[in-house]
Amino acid sequence: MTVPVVNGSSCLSLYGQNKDLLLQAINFYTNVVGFTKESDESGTVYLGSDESKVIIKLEVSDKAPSGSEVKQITERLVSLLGVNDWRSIESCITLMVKDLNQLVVLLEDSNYPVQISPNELYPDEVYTVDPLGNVVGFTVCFNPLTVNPPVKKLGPWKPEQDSMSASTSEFSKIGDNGGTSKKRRNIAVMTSGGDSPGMNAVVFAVVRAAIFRGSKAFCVMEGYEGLIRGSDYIKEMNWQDVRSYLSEGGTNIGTARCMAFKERKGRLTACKNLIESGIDALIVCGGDGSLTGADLFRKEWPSLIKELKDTNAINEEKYETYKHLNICGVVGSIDNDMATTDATVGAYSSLARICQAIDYIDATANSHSRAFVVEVMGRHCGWLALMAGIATSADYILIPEKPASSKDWQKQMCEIVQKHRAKGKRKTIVIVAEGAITLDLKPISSKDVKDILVNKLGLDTRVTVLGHVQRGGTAVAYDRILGTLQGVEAVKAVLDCTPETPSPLIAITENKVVRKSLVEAVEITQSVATAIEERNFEKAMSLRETEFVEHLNNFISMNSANHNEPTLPVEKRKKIAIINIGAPAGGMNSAVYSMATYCMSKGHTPYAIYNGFTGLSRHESVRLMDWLDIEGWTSIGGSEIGTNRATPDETDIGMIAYYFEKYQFDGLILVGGFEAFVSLDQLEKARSMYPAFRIPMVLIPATISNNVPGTEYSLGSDTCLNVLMEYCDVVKLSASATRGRVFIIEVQGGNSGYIATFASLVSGAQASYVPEEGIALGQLEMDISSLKEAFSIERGISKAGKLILKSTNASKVLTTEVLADVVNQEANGEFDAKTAIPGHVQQGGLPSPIDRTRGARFSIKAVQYIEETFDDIHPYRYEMNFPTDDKKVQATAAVLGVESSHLKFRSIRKLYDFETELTKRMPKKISWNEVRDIADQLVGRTRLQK
Ligand SMILES: Nc1ncnc2c1ncn2[C@@H]1O[C@H](COP(=O)(O)OP(=O)(O)OP(=O)(O)O)[C@@H](O)[C@H]1O
Ligand SMILES: O=P(O)(O)OC[C@H]1O[C@](O)(CO)[C@@H](O)[C@@H]1O
Ligand SMILES: [Mg+2]
Repeated sequence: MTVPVVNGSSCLSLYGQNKDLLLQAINFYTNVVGFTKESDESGTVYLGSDESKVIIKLEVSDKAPSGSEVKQITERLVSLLGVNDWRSIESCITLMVKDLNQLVVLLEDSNYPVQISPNELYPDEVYTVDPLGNVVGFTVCFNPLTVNPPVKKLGPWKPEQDSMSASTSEFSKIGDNGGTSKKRRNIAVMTSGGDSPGMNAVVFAVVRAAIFRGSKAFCVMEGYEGLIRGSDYIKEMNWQDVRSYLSEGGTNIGTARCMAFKERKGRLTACKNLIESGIDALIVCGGDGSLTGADLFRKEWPSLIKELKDTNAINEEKYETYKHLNICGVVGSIDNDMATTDATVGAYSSLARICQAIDYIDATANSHSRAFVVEVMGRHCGWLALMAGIATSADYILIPEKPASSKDWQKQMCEIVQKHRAKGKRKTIVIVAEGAITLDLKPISSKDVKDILVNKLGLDTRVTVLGHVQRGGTAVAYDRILGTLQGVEAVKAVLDCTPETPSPLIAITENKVVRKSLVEAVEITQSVATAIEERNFEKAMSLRETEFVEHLNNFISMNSANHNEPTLPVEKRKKIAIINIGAPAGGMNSAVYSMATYCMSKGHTPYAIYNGFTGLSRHESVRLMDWLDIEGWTSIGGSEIGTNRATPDETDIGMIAYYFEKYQFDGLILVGGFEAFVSLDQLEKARSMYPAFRIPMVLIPATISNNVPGTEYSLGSDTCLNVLMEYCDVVKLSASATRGRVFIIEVQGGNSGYIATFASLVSGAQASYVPEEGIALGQLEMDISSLKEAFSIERGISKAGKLILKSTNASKVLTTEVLADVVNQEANGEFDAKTAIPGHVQQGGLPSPIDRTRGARFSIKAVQYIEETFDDIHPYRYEMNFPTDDKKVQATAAVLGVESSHLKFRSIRKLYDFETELTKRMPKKISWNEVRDIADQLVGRTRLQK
């Protein structure tokens, strides 16, 4: 063999940073495959075969995939090659070849057991594990990760074309094992039970994640009904089929309540249809009923399939292939009644509709001084009624989980309503869950409630039954995120499943998407229903999520504020100061309202410090909080007590200490963003100087930027995300109508790309640029070339509007306008780019229900923390030697944050000193990197790694 002049594309290059691996590879390809070997003066080795004319160049090079690229490749390999643990793939080398087919033929002819797996999403790639166990990727592209999969691979879009399978047919002879292998599955998704906003996001994510991982995606239309009807009801889906799903309400693949599936006969037919369609993994998205059905189907599967074999409905081979049902549950329901998950997909969208309606009703109720009975959905569950009660500070709620005798609920409701009225409240809102019952399980209707309010209190009362309005409309940001992340996780789960793995249910705990056991979730859910039937309400409540019980207790406390005997003995009652710091954020008012009313119910005295530290140091802006004054604050945006960015050091910390001393505050709760974080640090440090600050101090993070260290979630970011998402939906609509247009949307968030990342996930943007990554020219070039390809393919046929989201601080040079100019120039008249800048609209108007209810929960936790830690610091209040290094004392100045699946109080000292990038005003670690990856994967964007 003569060593050729190497010019990248004419030969096959094997890069690797690991010399040993390369040596092993050289040995393998020379000794096993039979290539000849030559080296040049630089030590670069060339391998090749005269017959095949394939040349391999091996060099130790930095161009090898980076660590995260290797991870990406190997994760792909997990599904392609069925390697169970990607960490077992020590390294992956990528070979660039000119002609993939030629290489495949060569390797196949080598008579050695080289297993070749095509990548369905990237038909220009194949993978092998060579006999040495090395994973080797072959690609015709320079860098396998720079391929833009959907656009590049799909070819001209035609509505009826199954472009994914068309584009992979080239490799159908390699590695094709009929779709039944554990490595490449035929994954079907279905929606069942009542539709819920966000189900479309689940379907979108399942379809794209399945295709991305090299599997085929199918949809079962019309829920279990479609499973029983089979054939056309089980449809293969391609990448483009689900394009617009994210922003659409309901479920586009249909749902049903199917009686036939409750019968064994129906399930037997369903079993046969699944097998006939070649489905080997089923993801069911539905409520408690649907997942009970799924669990039953799982349990019965062995007997169903055996019956099919025994009756010759299927042959032995099929029996062997489909012996184990690979099923996974994703909870989609507005009711939020499934055990072991904090939220079901759709519940928060429904809650948003309810709160919006009650906000409207509030105005008319107040005008006429009327009472309104609002009936909300929830056949067996009071979650919607309870959360709406908190989010709108309703006077009374009736839910199935906490029934009372007819006499008791009537008496209690009248007492509370009367007390609220006596304090001057002009309106009354009572929320009744559809499934509300008395102790003896008799339904309580909204009319029953109205009659009591009219007859016993003489109130002018109206009833509003919200009905299906609650289930309609598009999904709120939370449900799009939850649906998407859970859909992706469900695909990963079914790909990971072995016959021994228990069927998973994809759940969320606090902020973390997790896999739980489907069987267990169904069992607990059923035992709640049984306990209610048996009138064992205590047991039913104990089986409920702890968060539900916490919310209920909070509602009861806030509701009895300032008109019942406070629950704490006099000596335990505290004076608690409340302050807002930083820019306004949704949920600030709800937080202040909740902590104040909770304080009142306990016997603490809540003080508001108006207008931040500036207000305090300049104007002694301390006011006692009055129940009637703050009534209704939960539903208001902005900050009623005023907020600004000044920290104690920037105003007059001595003066602040003076006023703290003067009012003898026992505790402080700050609600705000990064400036509040800095303020807390300053106050903690000043404790040695000023005894007035030797009190428990808690920060509740509230900022749309979500950049407070110690938490993955800040109040206000959900409100912001929803406003931005709605804005993006509208702009996308305009872009779609215009056809050839991309909007560059400028997003706030300081140096944090959180909002831009999540907004891009929920709006299906083509790309997002964030400060953490900047805008690399190479990335921009790739993104523009994707746009060019997409527009050239889609022009006139489809109506895909394109969005690019850019954080204001993503680049100093590439401003939003410059980006649009660059895109316009590159587009060369083929399409155009416009800018859209939502600006301060992103701070939000009405706070979202999530920010309202989380505001309430966090605030009450903060007050409780002050109660609990007061004794840890109080002994040092006037001590000469203040123990500045005492960890327990330090912990009394804390940030309340969400970390993964936990709510935690973290000491400001630790966070500020070790976990903060001060110059950037950012936490050192961000929690949402994976979301960026998912957002990109699901729109087919390839991101350059730094
Ligand atoms: N015990 C069961 N056995 C078999 N299938 C069931 C069972 N329970 C429910 N299903 C199936 O699931 C479908 C949906 O159930 P259901 O009507 O209870 O709604 P859901 O999934 O709980 O949703 P939601 O309550 O949010 O509307 C039923 O129509 C039936 O096909
Ligand atoms: O739309 P349908 O079938 O009448 O169902 C209404 C029921 O569905 C649910 O909304 C759940 O989706 C229940 O809360 C409600 O009782
Ligand atoms: Mg249900």
